[in-house]
Amino acid sequence: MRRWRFSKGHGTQNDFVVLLDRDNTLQPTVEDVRWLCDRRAGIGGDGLLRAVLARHVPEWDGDPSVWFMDYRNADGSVAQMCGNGVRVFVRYLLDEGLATGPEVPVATRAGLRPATVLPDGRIRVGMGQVAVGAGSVRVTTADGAAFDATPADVGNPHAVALTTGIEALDLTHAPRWEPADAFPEGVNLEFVEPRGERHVAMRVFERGVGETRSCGTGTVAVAAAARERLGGGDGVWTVDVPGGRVEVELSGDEATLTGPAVLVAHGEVTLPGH
Ligand SMILES: N[C@@H](CCC[C@H](N)C(=O)O)C(=O)O
Repeated sequence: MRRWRFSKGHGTQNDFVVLLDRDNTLQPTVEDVRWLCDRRAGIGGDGLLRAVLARHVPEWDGDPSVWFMDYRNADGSVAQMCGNGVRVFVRYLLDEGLATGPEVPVATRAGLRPATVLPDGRIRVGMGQVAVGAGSVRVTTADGAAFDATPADVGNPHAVALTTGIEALDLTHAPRWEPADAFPEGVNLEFVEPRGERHVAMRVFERGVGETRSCGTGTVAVAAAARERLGGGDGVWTVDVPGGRVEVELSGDEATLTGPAVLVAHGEVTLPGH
């Protein structure tokens, strides 16, 4: 019988199950992740965050004393980065006494992400480089609405469609994109509308999850693509998501992401035998 301690938290309602696995011994399977993230049969979440000491992660070749965030989507797939997840991860490390703030560096598959707890409780994360691609892909939602979307890379892949009337879009099923081979490893799709100067609103259909209430890397992709397409320049961009609001600061090709992170539950879970 496998009985694991877990926490549950969210950042702008992008929610995660958090596991402590200091020595990298739990080895959750794809089925384990799917079950933990299942909102009816399991605990429920858009993804899983597993906290492993970096010295026990063979693929990490940086500072071995930091914590590594192993991120999995709700369907069990591995992703390079999760912007909302990093904030929840930092909150978890601090609450559990596993790190001391206000500065907390986090190892991820996209590299080291420095985080800072601000006096107002929000967490700011250095998101590294954001690269907006040339050209566009054609994205079609389940209701037949079609958009030109700009590719953007935040360590993980995104495509950003600037439009209006995002509330009406049908994101209950996965949108399609053309050319079909544009994103061989899948993509996170953001639908964005302008709200004011350096202020946009977005909805997102996440790779490996479906529509979520927020996506941190997505907000960075959106701010960078909007800067390129709408102007507005460097500085703080406000991004409204269904689950709240975050701030993305752009400075050239570097970005920081600031937003809330809360833990809502702690417990123990017995995994079904798969
Ligand atoms: N919600 C996350 C992104 C999670 C990974 C994404 N679904 C992917 O597969 O790349 C965020 O807050 O950035």
